Amino acid sequence: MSLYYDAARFLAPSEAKSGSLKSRVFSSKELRSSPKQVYALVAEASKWSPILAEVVEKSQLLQHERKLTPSLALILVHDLLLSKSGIAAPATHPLRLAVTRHRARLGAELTKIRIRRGIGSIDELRNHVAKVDVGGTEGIVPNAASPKPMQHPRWARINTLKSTLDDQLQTTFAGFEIVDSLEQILVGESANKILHVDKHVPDLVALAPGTELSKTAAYRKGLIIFQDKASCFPAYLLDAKPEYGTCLDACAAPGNKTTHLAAVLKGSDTTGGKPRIWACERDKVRAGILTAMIGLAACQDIVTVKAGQDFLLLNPEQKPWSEVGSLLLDPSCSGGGIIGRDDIHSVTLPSSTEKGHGPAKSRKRKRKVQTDIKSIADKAREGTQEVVESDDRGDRFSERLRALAAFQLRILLHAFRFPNARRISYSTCSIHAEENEIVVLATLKSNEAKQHGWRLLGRDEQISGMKSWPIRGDVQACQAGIADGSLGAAQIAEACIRCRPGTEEGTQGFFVAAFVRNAHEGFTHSLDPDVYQDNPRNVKESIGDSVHVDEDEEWHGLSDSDIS
Ligand SMILES: C[S@@+](CC[C@H](N)C(=O)[O-])C[C@H]1O[C@@H](n2cnc3c(N)ncnc32)[C@H](O)[C@@H]1O
Repeated sequence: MSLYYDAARFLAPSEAKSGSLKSRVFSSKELRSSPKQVYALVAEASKWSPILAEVVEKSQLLQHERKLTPSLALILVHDLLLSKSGIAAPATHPLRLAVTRHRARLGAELTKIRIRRGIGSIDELRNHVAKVDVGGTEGIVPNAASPKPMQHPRWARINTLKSTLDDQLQTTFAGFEIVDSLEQILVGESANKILHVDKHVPDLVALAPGTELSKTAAYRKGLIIFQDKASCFPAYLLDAKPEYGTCLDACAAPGNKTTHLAAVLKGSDTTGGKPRIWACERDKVRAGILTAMIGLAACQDIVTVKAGQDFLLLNPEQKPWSEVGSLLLDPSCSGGGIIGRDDIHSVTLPSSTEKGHGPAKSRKRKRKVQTDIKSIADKAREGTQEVVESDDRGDRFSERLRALAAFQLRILLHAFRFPNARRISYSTCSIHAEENEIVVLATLKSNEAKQHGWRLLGRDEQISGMKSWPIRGDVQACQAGIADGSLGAAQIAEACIRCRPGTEEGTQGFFVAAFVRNAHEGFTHSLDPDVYQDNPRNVKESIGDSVHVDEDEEWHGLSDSDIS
């Protein structure tokens, strides 16, 4: 059984995976089973993960078996349905029983997926997934809409503080063929010299995954920056302008979004004023990387790093924070959408929230989501510190998600208190609704949102590339969080932006939403200055006093006027 626990650890989302899977497995001192076996199982299960994640979600295995985590479920279901020797555990072992008692349902879901893809037999499906190995080692996954294996492109953002797209097309990418569709990159040879100019985010290009640019002068001098497309959404969606006031990146290291924000801000400056960004980073070591990145991207005249600064301890009422007009919030998250960057294939983990199946189950889900909203708000009120690492066993994964969501909610509610702020973007690289739509719903329901006039930025109001981005929020999660119906939920889901990992969009898993506060709706509130004495206890108490969630389970949701 230790094999499954050992293997699950390497599939579990974690923010700071470094080194290849092979080196991480073989150098691990904590393994109780053979590293060779663990490596083989993780590599194989990760290849199957987009399919198995769907099987696990559709069968609602995680809702029935509370002791299973998403990664443990993925590995066990892999062996149950696909390994010739089945699950390597005694027939009565609780972990084995937790999946074998759902064998029929799990098998049926796998068959449905196969038939939907027009694949005749399980062996054909095996061949199809095996093809995933062709063409490289980075993030290649099969896709529901297309039987061809997909690659994860290499995205490069042109740093417009130092260069322009045209300059780069004529120099660094002079020998590249420009292709019209992203698909040509996704299914082409991994080393092809082809380039696609992105249709959503300005100054971003997609390249074949095997494109080697790290030795080019453009990369070394910071003229191009490797940044996944999804990770460019927050600064672009925030659409900050120098005339709104200064910008604050609350959780900034290593600095991809900070440097992007600097480029966007500088590009939008029509007044010749001096755009300014405060980049806050609690971890001093990571703040060092942030400073280096800012130097390389040549935005040290725009960005001031606050190294070792906890965003939650800033007093919004005091200068210079009282002058902040736009905030970019990209707090720590479970990282459940991150595409493998090494020899591990893109891992898609099943979501632990229920998908609606008929009215009874959707009522159950509604209750669960409302309980989640209440519980993360309670945790935020208690001032729970984020739980960053866990070994992803037992119920700890969902506990960790709840703790992270509470921390993310605190970050958002703190941002709402900046008296002159008018725009906020909130993002995570997680695919879990608990950290995304559910946090947004809890935020909208807070006293802070109502008191200070914050609302979601509707899809129609978003900057063009974000308005036209087709993947929106999880409407079921929004519906479940709003007791009285679908209209408000649909609008909230439309305002939210999601990216799916390992699909034809070529992105990692990601979530972003923006909040706005119209001038006539706010800028008049005042906080008790005694509350903010750079003292964690005071901050905790202040949040405790102000986050309000109805105790009553029958929450009747947001009215349209709350969100429009
Ligand atoms: C998801 S990462 C940010 C990634 C970054 N935005 C980028 O694009 O490169 C979250 C960062 O927030 C930092 N962080 C977490 N809590 C914080 C807090 N309360 N105040 C400031 N920084 C915090 C973490 O140390 C971590 O570096």
